[in-house]
Amino acid sequence: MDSEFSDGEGFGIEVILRDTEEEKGPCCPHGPTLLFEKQGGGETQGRRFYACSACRDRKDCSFFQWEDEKVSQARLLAREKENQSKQPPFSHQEYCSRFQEFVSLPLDRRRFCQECQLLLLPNEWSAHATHRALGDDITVARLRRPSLLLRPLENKKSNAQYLFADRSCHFLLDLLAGLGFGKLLCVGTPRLHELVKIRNQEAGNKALKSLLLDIDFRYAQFYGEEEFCHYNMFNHHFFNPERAEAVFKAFLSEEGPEKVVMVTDPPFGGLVKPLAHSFSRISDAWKTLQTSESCSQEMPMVWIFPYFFESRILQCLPSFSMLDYQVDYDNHPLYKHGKTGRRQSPVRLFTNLCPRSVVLPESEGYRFCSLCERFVSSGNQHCPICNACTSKDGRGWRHCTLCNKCVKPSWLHCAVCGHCALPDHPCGRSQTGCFTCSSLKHKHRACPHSGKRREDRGHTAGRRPGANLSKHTANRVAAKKGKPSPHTSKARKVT
Ligand SMILES: C[S@@+](CC[C@H](N)C(=O)[O-])C[C@H]1O[C@@H](n2cnc3c(N)ncnc32)[C@H](O)[C@@H]1O
Ligand SMILES: [Zn+2]
Ligand SMILES: [Zn+2]
Ligand SMILES: [Zn+2]
Ligand SMILES: [Zn+2]
Ligand SMILES: [Zn+2]
Ligand SMILES: [Zn+2]
Repeated sequence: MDSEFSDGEGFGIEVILRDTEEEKGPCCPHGPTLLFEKQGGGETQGRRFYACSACRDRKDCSFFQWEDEKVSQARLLAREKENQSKQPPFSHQEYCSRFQEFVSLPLDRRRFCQECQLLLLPNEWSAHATHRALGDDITVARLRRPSLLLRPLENKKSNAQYLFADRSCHFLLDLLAGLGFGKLLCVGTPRLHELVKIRNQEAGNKALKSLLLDIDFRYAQFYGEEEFCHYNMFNHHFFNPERAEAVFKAFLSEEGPEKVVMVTDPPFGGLVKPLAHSFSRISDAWKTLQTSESCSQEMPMVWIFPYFFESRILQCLPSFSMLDYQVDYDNHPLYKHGKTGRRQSPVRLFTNLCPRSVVLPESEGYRFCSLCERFVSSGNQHCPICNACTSKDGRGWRHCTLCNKCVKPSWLHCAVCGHCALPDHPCGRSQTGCFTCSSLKHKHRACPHSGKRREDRGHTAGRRPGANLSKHTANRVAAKKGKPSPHTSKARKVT
């Protein structure tokens, strides 16, 4: 196992996942916290602590507790109060009745407060008098596109809300409908969810059902309880468990003719291991609801994430494979087509669907490789030595016989480092050895001087032999007083 991220001081932080109710961490406003363990050297080596599952920045959620810390009754009460105060201002039911009232108003009585991101009822106008508001033209058509009305969340560290370009949305919907799925479990894909409904109204399309699970509760204003659940995908937590879990289970059960597929597009800074763990729990819930013949299978899933997470995702979910399709976003400065964006998005589909069945559009330059039995980017050449179409970024990669693998076209083999790298790489420095004893002969995991070996702890997902774990994981800001805190993921420079 490799650490999921580092603390900015070169020490790794491992997430320790546990399943049972009793082992659930204490709660922050985002549900049960996750247990982390500091690896490597230093005073706090091996010490475990609880921190927020969803927020990468202490500014967004400051929860911190050592695993063995005694918490006073007064602090528990204060924490409970704080958690309550961070919940949405209205219950989902209240949001629904507000929506009914809102749509019954004439157009000139409809307002949306841009500062509070709230559909306003006339008796609330005065309280928002100094706020910027949209008015007069909040038509039914606009209410059907909440992702255009709401301001995308812009928290760079935890939750930048990058919305699919129409092209990618339509590709996904056509693909999944074409594969015979009738129900979409949209986990963190609000735009896909809204386009399902719009697509259903267009003539000739078979109606799809969709359930959105997202931490962004602003969407509760627009969708009924059967269509949206306030949910945290890093700890598989429903904020309103009694109601939402029933909705979730009813959606997953396939008693009707419709087959269900999950589509998720988590924030890119998110930790892979807890995400994979939540998706496995979704799949387990699906399995328990299936009839006998399908119960040995996994729930069909599509996880949208940058390609450089490939080894980490496949390590957690070995039945998945990465496909070449490049997902585009409307509001991402880099990952969109057009004048300002780079043409090549690094975001891909990871799926347990049969790769052969995922037909990628020829009009966008994809072709079928009969040796790999999957669709690949036109620039992705089949390497006879690797016996695979090896490019990850769509450019033609070349085989290096010394590294015995294909590498990016811009890389050259460096004799000093002993592997291929960019011509201006920090030469020699990639040989970071063990940070416990500084030896270059082994990594800290295998350090004979470290009392604690960690292979036997934490999540049980096995590492695939030879999996090449990327070190792109996140850097963390070292916390005050030696307290480690959850990481912040840095945007990876793509070369
Ligand atoms: C990168 S955006 C993906 C949006 C998607 N491309 C679309 O167009 O529908 C990430 C989404 O995940 C949601 N999200 C972020 N953190 C989450 C969490 N902890 N649990 C559930 N959803 C979360 C965000 O609100 C956002 O909708
Ligand atoms: Zn939190
Ligand atoms: Zn307001
Ligand atoms: Zn091939
Ligand atoms: Zn090769
Ligand atoms: Zn090489
Ligand atoms: Zn070098």
